[in-house]
Formats: sequence, structure tokens, C-alpha cells
Amino acid sequence: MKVGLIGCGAIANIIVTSTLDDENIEITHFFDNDVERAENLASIANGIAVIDFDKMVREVDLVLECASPSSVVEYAPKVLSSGRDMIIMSIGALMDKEFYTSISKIAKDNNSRVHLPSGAVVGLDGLKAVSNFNLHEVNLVTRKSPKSLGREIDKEEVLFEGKASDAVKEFPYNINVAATISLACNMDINVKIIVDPNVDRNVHEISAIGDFGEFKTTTMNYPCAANPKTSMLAALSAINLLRSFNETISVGF
Ligand SMILES: NC(=O)C1=CN([C@@H]2O[C@H](COP(=O)(O)OP(=O)(O)OC[C@H]3O[C@@H](n4cnc5c(N)ncnc54)[C@H](O)[C@@H]3O)[C@@H](O)[C@H]2O)C=CC1
Ligand SMILES: O=C([O-])CC(=O)C(=O)O
Repeated sequence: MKVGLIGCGAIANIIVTSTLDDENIEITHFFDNDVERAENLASIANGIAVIDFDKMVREVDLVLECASPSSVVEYAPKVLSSGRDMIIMSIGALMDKEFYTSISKIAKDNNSRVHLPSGAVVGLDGLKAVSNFNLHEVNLVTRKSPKSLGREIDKEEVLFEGKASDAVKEFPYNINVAATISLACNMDINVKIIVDPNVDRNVHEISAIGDFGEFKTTTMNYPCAANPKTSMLAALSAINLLRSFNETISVGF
């Protein structure tokens, strides 16, 4: 499977360096606004730094976006209308209902698929399983360091409290997990974002209550060295998804 990347930053670097020896995943094309980043990663993987985006789409089987919400809006319609599948990391973009409906239609009409990795949280398997069984309430509390949230404070502070659809607008690079959870359970979930000088991890706590019972998950992520906003688990979940395309027996759904 030939894969083209949109975005050659923290997530892309982990994905590429971790799959170099994987015979089923061939990351061949590297696209970034910052051409030097594309060239650096292309040279590690012996691939091509892309100038012509449309040509890249023609030459790959799948496009993996790990760039920005605006790149999803710009490129997803092109990729999906060409019949290529797409993995999206900047999932916040899909909280816009009109955009979600539009790319769903494009994908359906062109026999292409959109894959959203679980990203930087655990628990989506359970949430999906219970989502149609009278799920009453889902809450996410995200706690990050001042460095991750780009703040200079010395005591804990609640930066946001509200719905996921508003959280992704205010924090487009920090709370894609809220969008993923919302899409998994078809509910605009409750989100609280806390900046905490006493943590050095990106912590996401999910609690869900419904007719099935109740669950809580806590994910305490190490941030990526190259981008403290982003957790390593986000990149690892994308690798896991890429590998799952070749599995005969699928576990964990
Ligand atoms: N789904 C999830 O759980 C998570 C999603 N993310 C999201 O994944 C995306 C990538 O994250 P990182 O690798 O940490 O970011 P990064 O900032 O390290 O790298 C992003 C790269 O994409 C490039 N880029 C941005 N917009 C572009 C565009 N329109 N066209 C071409 N290149 C563009 C930038 O120049 C940069 O090199 C971000 O949107 C981030 O918010 C991050 C963490 C968790
Ligand atoms: O990586 C993380 O911990 C979460 C994150 O940035 C996001 O959801 O956008």
C-alpha cells in the first residue's frame, strides 16, 4: 500500500521512522507547506518531496493527513473524489456538520473511505459499542502543561468548559480527541480543558454513563519531543490503523 502524507511534523516523523521496515506500509510521498520538512522526511524514507499535490494523489493508494484542520478542509474533497482513501488526524475539522456531510457524500459517491484513528485517547472501542444503547452522558477532562497549551501560568486554571464543537474551534491543535469521541458516540460531548503546571503529560479522562453501566478511562500521554501539544499515542494509533489494513483477524472492535 502506497501512502502519501500531508504534513511532515511530529506525528509524521514518528509514523515514518517506526514503519521504515514494515513491508506492507510504503510511505512514498511527502507533502508539507514547509518544503524543507517534506524534503527531510522524504530523504529518511527514500521517498518523494511533493510539489504537485494532484500528482501525489494519483500515485498513492491512501493519503494520511497529519497537518492541520484547514488542510483537511482543503484537501479531503480532492483525495476522496479521486477514489483514494484517507486517514485524518486533525479530526476537529469534522465537527463542522456541513463539511462532515459533504465529505461523507463525496466518499460514498467515489467509493472511497475516511478512517479516523483513535488518536491520543483510549476507550473509543467501548464508547462505540455502547453508543446506541441509551448513552446518557459523556465527559472529557483534558489536562495539559503550560508548555503544551502555550500558556505561561504558575497555577492550575480551567481554560474551557463547554461542548466539543466549541472546544475544537477555540483549541484546534489541542483537542481533536474531543471530536473523535463525539463522532464515535454521535453526541456533542462535554469538555473541560485544564492547564496545569504540575503535569508533564497530556492527560485525557473520559467518563461515560448509560444503560450499559458506566466507565472511566484515563490516558496519561508522553508528549512528542517535536511538538508538546501532541501525544506520542496519536502517532502510534495511526500506525496501528495502517497495520490493521493487512490483518486477517481484527481484534479490539
Ligand atoms: N487525533 C488526535 O488524537 C490528534 C490529532 N493531532 C493533530 O494532528 C495534526 C498534526 O499534528 P503534529 O504532527 O503534532 O503537528 P506539527 O505541527 O508537528 O506538524 C504539522 C505539519 O503540517 C504542516 N502543515 C500544516 N498545515 C498544512 C497545510 N495546509 N498544507 C501542508 N502542510 C501543512 C506544517 O507545516 C507542519 O510541518 C494537527 O492538526 C494536530 O492537532 C494531534 C494530536 C492528537
Ligand atoms: O495529543 C493529545 O494529547 C491531544 C491533542 O493534541 C488533540 O487531541 O489534538
